[in-house]
Amino acid sequence: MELKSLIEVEHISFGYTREIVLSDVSFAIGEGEIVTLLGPNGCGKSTLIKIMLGLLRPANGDVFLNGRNIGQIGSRALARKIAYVPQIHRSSFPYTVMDVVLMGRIPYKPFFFRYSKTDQRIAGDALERLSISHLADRAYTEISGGERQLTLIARALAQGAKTFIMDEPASGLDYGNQLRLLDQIIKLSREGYTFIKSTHSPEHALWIADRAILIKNGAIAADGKCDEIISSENLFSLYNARVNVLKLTGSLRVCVPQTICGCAGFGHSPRVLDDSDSPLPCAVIQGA
Ligand SMILES: Nc1ncnc2c1ncn2[C@@H]1O[C@H](COP(=O)(O)OP(=O)(O)OP(=O)(O)O)[C@@H](O)[C@H]1O
Repeated sequence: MELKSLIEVEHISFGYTREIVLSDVSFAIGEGEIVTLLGPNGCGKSTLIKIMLGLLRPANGDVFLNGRNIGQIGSRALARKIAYVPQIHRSSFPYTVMDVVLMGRIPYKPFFFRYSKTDQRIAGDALERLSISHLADRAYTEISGGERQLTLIARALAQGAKTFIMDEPASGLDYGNQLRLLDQIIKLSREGYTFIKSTHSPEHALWIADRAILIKNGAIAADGKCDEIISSENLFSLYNARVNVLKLTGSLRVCVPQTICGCAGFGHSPRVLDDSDSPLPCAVIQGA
């Protein structure tokens, strides 16, 4: 089924200086999609995200939200449509976690305002959804990087926008919180939310995303279904790392390095496990 285009990125080129960072980048995102941007450090993911949010102006090209050029949408109106979870966020003022989450309600407020009971309830629900209600009264400057990341995701939820653009949202989260975040993304996507997120974990894309856009040297190297384009060849081309993409029973895929420190990795020769493989309790491997 053809998805209705929500965001269209058309022929974007950009450079901070004369050096080109993004070159003729085009794609469209459908409503309800989970799209992952993958690519090596410095390839231009954050820059592309900032252009999609209207925070940077491209040298060439345009970004459209529901057919309207985002340059013509006011920041408050845009914030009701798109929530941004940045890669790193510091605050020098010791707002409480609850204050930071309540800031998500500002796009709905007049110039002078007080938060209403409804705002408090929405912010409280967002904290609860991310399992961080216990942090509500803590100073944002005095919680861990991972807790700050969860707070920003709660703020994005409180913002009420149905599209999330997230720059490496799992970075800094412990393993359990990474999995809970992926779980939340899936649940929200089933409720009609759209996600565009960058990550350095191809597995996170394989586990939850519908689609991946691979970026190399500021240009799109591949764009398609994760199962089809997150392959050994493409990962080698992106990261110069030899990795096998293995399919476990069911549809789950995992990435396994071919070698670690010169030792042959498990993924070197995919095969069906037998009893002698007991240290690897991970079911039947079918080969990618
Ligand atoms: N404010 C800036 N001024 C000048 N150059 C910048 C600026 N921000 C980023 N760059 C450069 O633009 C290029 C793309 O950076 P960007 O942050 O978009 O990459 P990225 O793919 O998000 O990287 P990472 O995965 O490491 O976060 C890099 O070469 C970077 O050094």
